[in-house]
Amino acid sequence: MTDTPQIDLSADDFRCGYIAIVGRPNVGKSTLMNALIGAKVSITSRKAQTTRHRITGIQTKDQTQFVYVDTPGFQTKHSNALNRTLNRTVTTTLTAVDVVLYVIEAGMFSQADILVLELLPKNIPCILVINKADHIKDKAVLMPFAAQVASRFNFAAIVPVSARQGFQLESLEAEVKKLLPVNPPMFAEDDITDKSEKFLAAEIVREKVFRFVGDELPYTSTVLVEKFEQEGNLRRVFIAILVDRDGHKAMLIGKKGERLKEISTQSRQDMEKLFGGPVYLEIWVKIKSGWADNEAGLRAYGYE
Ligand SMILES: Nc1nc2c(ncn2[C@@H]2O[C@H](COP(=O)(O)OP(=O)(O)OP(=O)(O)O)[C@@H](O)[C@H]2O)c(=O)[nH]1
Repeated sequence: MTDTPQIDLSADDFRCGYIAIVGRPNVGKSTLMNALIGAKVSITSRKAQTTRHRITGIQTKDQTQFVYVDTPGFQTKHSNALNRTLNRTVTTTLTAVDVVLYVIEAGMFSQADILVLELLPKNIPCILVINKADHIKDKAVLMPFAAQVASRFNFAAIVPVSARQGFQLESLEAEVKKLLPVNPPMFAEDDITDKSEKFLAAEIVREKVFRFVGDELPYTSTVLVEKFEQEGNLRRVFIAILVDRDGHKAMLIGKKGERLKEISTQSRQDMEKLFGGPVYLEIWVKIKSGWADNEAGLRAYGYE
């Protein structure tokens, strides 16, 4: 058997595809994704945003590119929010991926898990991932538990793992790999990953800005990290959103500053999750009229 560490991106048998990680809150989805992609935690780059998915992580190894994507709707903390509209979003997202990882907690199968299970697509391979297997001392009890859950859905594979301890993650990856289509890689190995935290901070804010005011705000607006400091585990991030006009500024700030507050809060929460520590975030909206046409101005902002 040949097992070269070198990745040949042009190999004929290269596999690449989208993977969604779904499950009720608290089953360990984020922990699992972080464990699967290792240190290469990453979010979308400008290029990746042009795809129909929000990419949360990419791992390129073993002649395979695993592209993990977000599934809005499943992220909700409240199961009652899984209403019909939301279900439609979920269903659409899930039919556009190649593999779904349905995550549950070892020894626990609740109504909330069933709600998510009912949304699983029938025409796409779904893997039953039984996380937190480290909680179960007697692994023999996992078998009947797995069988009970598997009787409700036709899973392509069943893999008990411990995201926290890194137990059986290779087995899970091997199962995923088998189900991914033979495709050349969509992204260069380091296209999305290995970005600096400063870059990622700007990407997070950019994403929130577009989520909240996407269609209304012209593309000329931009997000700049003016200062990024780290002191121990704490990051202090100072960001300026540059817009062309007063009207755009008002749009971003919203009534009584509500919109900007929401953008800030959500951005900070995402950064804390991504960087694994507390974040102090300040966002200012500034008018820099004509900045995009002004070469000297661009240089000052590092856009050489
Ligand atoms: N013992 C154990 N705990 C785990 C494991 N994986 C995750 N956890 C813990 O479970 C809790 C929830 O993990 P998250 O990764 O935040 O879960 P999530 O599904 O992303 O949660 P939401 O963001 O609320 O949907 C955290 O306290 C984790 O440390 C595991 O394999 N074993």
